[in-house]
Amino acid sequence: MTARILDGNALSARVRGELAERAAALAARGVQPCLAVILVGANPASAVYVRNKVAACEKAGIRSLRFDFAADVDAGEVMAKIADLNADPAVHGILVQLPLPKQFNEAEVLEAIRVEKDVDGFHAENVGRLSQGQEAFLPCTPHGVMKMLEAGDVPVQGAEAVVIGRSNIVGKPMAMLLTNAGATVTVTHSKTRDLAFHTRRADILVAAIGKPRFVTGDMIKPGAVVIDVGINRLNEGPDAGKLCGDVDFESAKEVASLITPVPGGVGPMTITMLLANTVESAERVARRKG
Ligand SMILES: Nc1nc2c(c(=O)[nH]1)N[C@@H](CN(C=O)c1ccc(C(=O)N[C@@H](CCC(=O)O)C(=O)O)cc1)CN2
Repeated sequence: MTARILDGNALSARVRGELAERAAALAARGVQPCLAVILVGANPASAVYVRNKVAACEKAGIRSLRFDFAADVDAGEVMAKIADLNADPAVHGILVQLPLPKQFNEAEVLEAIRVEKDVDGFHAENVGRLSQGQEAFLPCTPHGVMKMLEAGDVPVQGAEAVVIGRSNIVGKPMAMLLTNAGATVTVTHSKTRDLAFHTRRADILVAAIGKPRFVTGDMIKPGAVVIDVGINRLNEGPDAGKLCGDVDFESAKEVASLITPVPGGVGPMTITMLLANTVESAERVARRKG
C-alpha cells in the first residue's frame, strides 16, 4: 500500500482564498482585519515564520504590524507594546512568536494578551475554554490538523488517536481537540515506555516530538492516518540542509493510508489558521459595531 498524501499547500490555498473574501467583505464595512506580530531575538526559524505570516496576511487582505525586539530587550518593553496593542481598537489579533529568549516568563507574556485578541489561542482562558469544549480561539497547528483530517474525510469519532508530544502549543491542545471530536486519545512523550506499543494501535497518529524521522514504518498500524507536525532541519548526512518531519516519510508511506508531508503539510495550515482566527476576531468586532 502507498499512502495518499494530504497536501497542506493545496488546502491552505483554498482556505486562504475564502478568508481573503471574508477580509474584503469586512474592509467594505470599514473593518480591515489587522494582526500584530511580535518577534524577539534573531532565531532564524522564527524569522522565517514571521516573514511568512506577514506575507500571508498581505496576500489575504489582512493588515499586519510587525514589531522586532533585540534578544536582550527588557521584558517590560515587550509587555508595554502588548498593552498598547491591547488598547488599539484597529488591532484584532496579537501574537508573540515563540520561543522567547530566556529572560522571559513565556506564560506571563501570553497571559498579557487580551483574550479577544489571542489569535494564537495560547491564553489560559482560551485553553480552559477549549478544554471544556466551549467556543475559543484554537491554537493554530492543532486546529490546522483537524481541518486536514476533515479535508481527508478521516473519521475521528470512535478512532484510536495517539499523539506523540505533550507541548502546550501542539500536543496538549491536539489531544483536547481530538477528544472533543470523539476520538479515544493517548498522549505519549519522551518518557513513555514502549512507545511503539502505543503508536501501533493508532488509527490516527500525530507526531509532534521534535526528533527528525523518529516514527518509522514499523511503528505504524497498517492503514493508519499519519499526521507529521515536526519541522526539523537536517545537519548531516546526504540530506543535510533539508527539512524533514518527525516521521520517516519513505517507510511510513508504505504502511499508512494517508500521510502529511514535510514541508507542505501541517506547516502551511498553521499560518492559514492564524489568518482564520484574525478574520474571525475582526468579524466579532464588526458584529458588535452592528
Ligand atoms: N506564536 C507562535 N509561535 C510558534 C508557533 C505558533 O503557532 N505560534 N508554531 C511554531 C512555528 N510556526 C508558527 O509560528 C510555524 C512553523 C512552520 C510553518 C511552515 O509553514 N513550515 C513550512 C516550511 C517552512 C520553512 O521553509 O522553514 C512547511 O512545513 O511546509 C509555519 C509556521 C513555533 N512557534
